[in-house]
Amino acid sequence: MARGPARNLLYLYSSRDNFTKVRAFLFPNRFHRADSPNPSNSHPFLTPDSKFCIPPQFSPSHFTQSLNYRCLNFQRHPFSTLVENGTPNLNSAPALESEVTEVDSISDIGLDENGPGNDNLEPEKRLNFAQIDSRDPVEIYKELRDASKSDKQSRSDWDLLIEVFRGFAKSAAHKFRNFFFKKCKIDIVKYLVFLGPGIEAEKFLFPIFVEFCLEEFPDEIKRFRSMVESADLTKPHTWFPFARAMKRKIVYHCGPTNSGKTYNALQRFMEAKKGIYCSPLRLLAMEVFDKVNALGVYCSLLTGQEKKFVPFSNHVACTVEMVSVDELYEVAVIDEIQMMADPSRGYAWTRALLGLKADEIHLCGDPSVLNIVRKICSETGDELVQQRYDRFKPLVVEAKTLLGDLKNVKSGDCIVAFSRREIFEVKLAIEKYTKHRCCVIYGALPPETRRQQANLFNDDNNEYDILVASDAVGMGLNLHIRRVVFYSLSKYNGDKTVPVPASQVKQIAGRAGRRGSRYPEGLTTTLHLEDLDYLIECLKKPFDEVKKVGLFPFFEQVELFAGQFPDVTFAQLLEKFAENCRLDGSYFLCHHHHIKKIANMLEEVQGLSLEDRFNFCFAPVNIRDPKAMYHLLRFASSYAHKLPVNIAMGMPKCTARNDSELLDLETKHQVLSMYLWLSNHFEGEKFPYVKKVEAMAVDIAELLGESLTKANWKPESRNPGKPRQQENEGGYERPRSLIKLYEQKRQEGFSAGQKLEKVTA
Ligand SMILES: Nc1ncnc2c1ncn2[C@@H]1O[C@H](COP(=O)(O)OP(=O)(O)OP(=O)(O)O)[C@@H](O)[C@H]1O
Ligand SMILES: [Mg+2]
Repeated sequence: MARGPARNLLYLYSSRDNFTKVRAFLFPNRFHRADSPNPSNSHPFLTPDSKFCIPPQFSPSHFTQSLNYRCLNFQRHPFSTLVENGTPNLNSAPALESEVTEVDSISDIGLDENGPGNDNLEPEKRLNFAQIDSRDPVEIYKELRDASKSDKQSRSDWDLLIEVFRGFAKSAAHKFRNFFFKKCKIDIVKYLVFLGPGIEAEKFLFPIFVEFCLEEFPDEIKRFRSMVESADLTKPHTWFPFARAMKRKIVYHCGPTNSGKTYNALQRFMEAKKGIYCSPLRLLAMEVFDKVNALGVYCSLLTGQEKKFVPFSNHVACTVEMVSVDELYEVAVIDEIQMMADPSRGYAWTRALLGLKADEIHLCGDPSVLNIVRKICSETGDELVQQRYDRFKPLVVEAKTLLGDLKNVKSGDCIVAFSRREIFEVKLAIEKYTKHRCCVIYGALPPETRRQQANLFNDDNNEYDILVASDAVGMGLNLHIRRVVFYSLSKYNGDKTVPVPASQVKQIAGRAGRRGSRYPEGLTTTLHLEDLDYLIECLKKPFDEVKKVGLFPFFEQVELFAGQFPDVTFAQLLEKFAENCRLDGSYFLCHHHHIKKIANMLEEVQGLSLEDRFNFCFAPVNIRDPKAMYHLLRFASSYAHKLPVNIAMGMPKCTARNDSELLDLETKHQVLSMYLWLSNHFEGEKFPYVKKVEAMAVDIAELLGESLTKANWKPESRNPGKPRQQENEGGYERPRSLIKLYEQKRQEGFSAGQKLEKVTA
């Protein structure tokens, strides 16, 4: 037998919860097995029973400091007794000296499924403790509580007991440990020592610990329980018991843009005795409202801003946020169902799908949410039927591109740009350097104006044969586009400039060659040759499967939660809700940055109930437009002071003569639209100027339409801080390809998350 040098070896006994971290610290690159390294070299090693053997140059403090643990257990064993033929033999190692650092703060617990367990305890020995194993935890707890002090234990039992508790420990458990140590009886200690650290001991201790906690922390537990319960967003399908009581049939119309999904769903809607159509946009709800009424099916319109009740109607076209989950329908249509995954608005689609009381629900959309809808249907018990669609007309990529020159536009082109500024730059350039005239469509325009511009473009009997638009053309409008040309394929997302996601590129490009237009096929290309590869890549890419869809609490859920936090602001309350809410794996909590921003602004308004605040926060307002925000604050103040909310806004006399007047018209319309929205979401009599505001909104939408047809000025920005494209007084400057620069920078090791403004011209 080889005798080692006469010195003690330091062993580190890691508890189960620390084990993985300690191991990672000691063996950052590889896992050392007990029998491989020699303990005399500078490497620590892991023993067969999960102790770590520490080389002499390390001290306990080294570990406790580096790992930020003060709960590690070190023991020294004589080296000589452990090494036989150069291999450590720990089984024969008696403890010579014990060095136990006091447990103070205990790191996060969590049962490591892979950690050392002791499932194979000898059954005959276990029998000796049968009466303890089966004892009622409540009884054990009471016995502990009533005992004056603990029985005397041997040092080695005591050490192992510490180890048992280390595996069990958590902040409240520290208190429990002290309580237990003070009061425990010898038989229980013996039993725990027998079990050793591991799952068995935890199973035994946990119910006693729970009893202890219930008695020791009753208020905290109550508070925590109700907080967790009130922020519980798990099992959202159970929120709609009436819909669950129905046998619903879900028909998923699945296919690309321009394939007849909505058309077919609307056929069923019109045949039904009672139906509802849920739209992603006001504009589309209006289109369906007009179309269905024109076909002789009486249909009402319901959006946040308008309620048009058509006498004798059993059908309604609404925006998805306005859908009623109380009414009973024969057929419901939820359009653009993939919007369930929208980070901000997804909750409205989820609510419609889960809550609609309809015998038949028709979902129209791309395949990205098909699997998650299938999963939801298996939870709700609804039958799911799928109908596949293909494009009516092929979509062809034009490889030539516009070669960076807008002079190459042709009649029927739709140039897609991703900012208002770019849209006007393109319009200006095209009208200056070619004989074409441009219509424009972007998100900040009222639906009526967008429609007017679409009609102008679709009408062959005028000179407006080019459309310049933002991604707002991706949904809804029936446009006779021959070719979709991407001016760029990157967009500012409110924080940084990023490539446009493939699904969006597909949806926009797919607008070309609509059925009903005179073009036999749809064409798509880019302004720059350098962007073409990205366009092709996007079109080829299959739809990413959505794994989670949006949820947002109802007011009642927020109200219940608010009971736990009487002294926090509404914005803080939302923050706390987001931190504490529980969600199932298929759902995410929708972004509420917009809501919090409004909540913070309204904080200074006294006299609003929680429900008022909640409702005001959903008002449609551009949070980046200070004028619009000012009006919202004013409306909320009047409402809180129980004063009639007036519009107090002058009407412009004529069309816009420059971009700042156009921006002003846009803002004015948004404020009017907000007033109408509020009048529909609060008591109507508090908003007595609805008729006047409706008339003003119609006039402004018309002025906007007229202004746009004349517009030939350089665009201004609502946000002067935002980076501008380089301007060239001499004429049209060929814009640079951001996608190309983005790719270049990425290849140079630039992180995709970094702001692209840095690389813009
Ligand atoms: N069977 C049909 N008969 C006549 N016109 C049809 C028919 N199917 C679809 N259309 C028309 O074709 C166009 C595209 O159809 P639809 O809007 O239903 O497509 P979609 O797949 O919903 O596309 P997206 O929602 O992406 O715009 C519409 O103008 C629609 O009225
Ligand atoms: Mg559709």
